[in-house]
Amino acid sequence: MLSGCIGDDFTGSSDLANTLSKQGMRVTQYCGIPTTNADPAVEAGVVALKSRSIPAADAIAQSLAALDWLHAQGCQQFLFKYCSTFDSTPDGNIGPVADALADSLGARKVVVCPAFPGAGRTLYQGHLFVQDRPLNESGMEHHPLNPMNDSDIRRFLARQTTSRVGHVAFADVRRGAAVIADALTREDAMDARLIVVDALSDDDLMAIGEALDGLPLLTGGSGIAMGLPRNFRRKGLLSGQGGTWQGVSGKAVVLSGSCSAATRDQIAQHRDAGRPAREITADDAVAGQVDPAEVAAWAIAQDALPLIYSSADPARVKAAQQTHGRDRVAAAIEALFANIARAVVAAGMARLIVAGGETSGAVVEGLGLTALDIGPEIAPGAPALRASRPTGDITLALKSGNFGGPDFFAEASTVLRGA
Ligand SMILES: Nc1ncnc2c1ncn2[C@@H]1O[C@H](COP(=O)(O)OP(=O)(O)OP(=O)(O)O)[C@@H](O)[C@H]1O
Ligand SMILES: O=C(O)[C@@H](O)C(=O)CO
Repeated sequence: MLSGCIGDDFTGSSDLANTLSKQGMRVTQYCGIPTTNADPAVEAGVVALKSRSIPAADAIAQSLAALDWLHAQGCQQFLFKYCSTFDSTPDGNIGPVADALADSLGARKVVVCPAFPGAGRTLYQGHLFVQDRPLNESGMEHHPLNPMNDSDIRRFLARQTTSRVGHVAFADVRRGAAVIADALTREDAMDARLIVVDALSDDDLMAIGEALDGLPLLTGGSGIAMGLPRNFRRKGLLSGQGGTWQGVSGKAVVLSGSCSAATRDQIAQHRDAGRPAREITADDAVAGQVDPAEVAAWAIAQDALPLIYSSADPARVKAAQQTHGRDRVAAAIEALFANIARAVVAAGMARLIVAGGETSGAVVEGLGLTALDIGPEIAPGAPALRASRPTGDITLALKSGNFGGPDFFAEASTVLRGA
């Protein structure tokens, strides 16, 4: 294994796995920290954690344990993947985890670059944009778990870290890999360890990737990985053999706990197309009034693609959180989706489309999946996945909240079936 990656949620990890796979690496996504060694054919291993919204001390402990395992697999370079909208709170977890990984590796010049231009996330003068809006006006200010109220990533990160935060601005980035490498050395000489790097396009990310060749640790969204496979290829370290992903033909279901704007549009499109949809309210989830087996029976009885969702608009989310408490309602809904996932698979569903990072983590953990093979891309940042199971393989799409076009659910259902 050459590239050792730690993702702070499950959808983000599949986004990163997709990028590395498209750039020609043989990738496996691990669900949590594996207890056995990796297949020696794997060139990039992505350990998916559910550490984005947990206490910082727990996120650090899990990330360091993942780092140990990746180290033991022989990795030469390590990548900490977080969200392209920098989802975190002033207490963490991005800064504390990046600091802990850097301490453990003795790493300096640690790049911080959430940019993902393919999904509309760009970083300019240290400020993060989603399409044409600054992060704090993009809808992310309403996120149920980590409302993002500051687009200045340098300022926001400085609240999470004891390290000095540096910056390589676009004026340097546009001049290519050698200038970027010099700028990182300049920031390092000024004692900045975490260095925010601007990026507006895939070309910028390729140049940044080239400048990062040989550095032990980098952090960012999936975009920061774009230029890395080329560094390994230049040294003749890649086999050039792709994976062996195949679709499955069983029935499909959509599970959505994501309250992001793109997911709510996808739900509206699904309903407008007259496809079956079943809403689970926060009140019913908290009261334990939903029977997963009954919901699964409803889903399996549908002819068209069924959708089971708790997704709600910001006003309803806020009301539910005020009534029940934010963590309690999230925990109840995630536990319910884990149980529904078990019930739908037991009922014979073989293709699962899951919307939302926390929701995906709950579903994958609920199903006890340990590793996922990476298949074709469904939409930018969202690949098809396949999990081996003794009782029959399943295919999955783990969609980040704000990814995918309006008809993502139907498109994913087709791709998961394969050729
Ligand atoms: N109706 C609701 N009321 C309150 N909270 C909800 C409701 N529905 C879902 N949630 C919670 O909101 C959170 C949504 O997070 P999740 O990561 O699944 O989606 P997302 O933030 O859109 O996705 P991503 O992190 O990939 O961008 C989950 O913890 C979920 O349990
Ligand atoms: O980077 C992103 O936007 C996604 O991969 C993600 O992490 C959303 O949960």
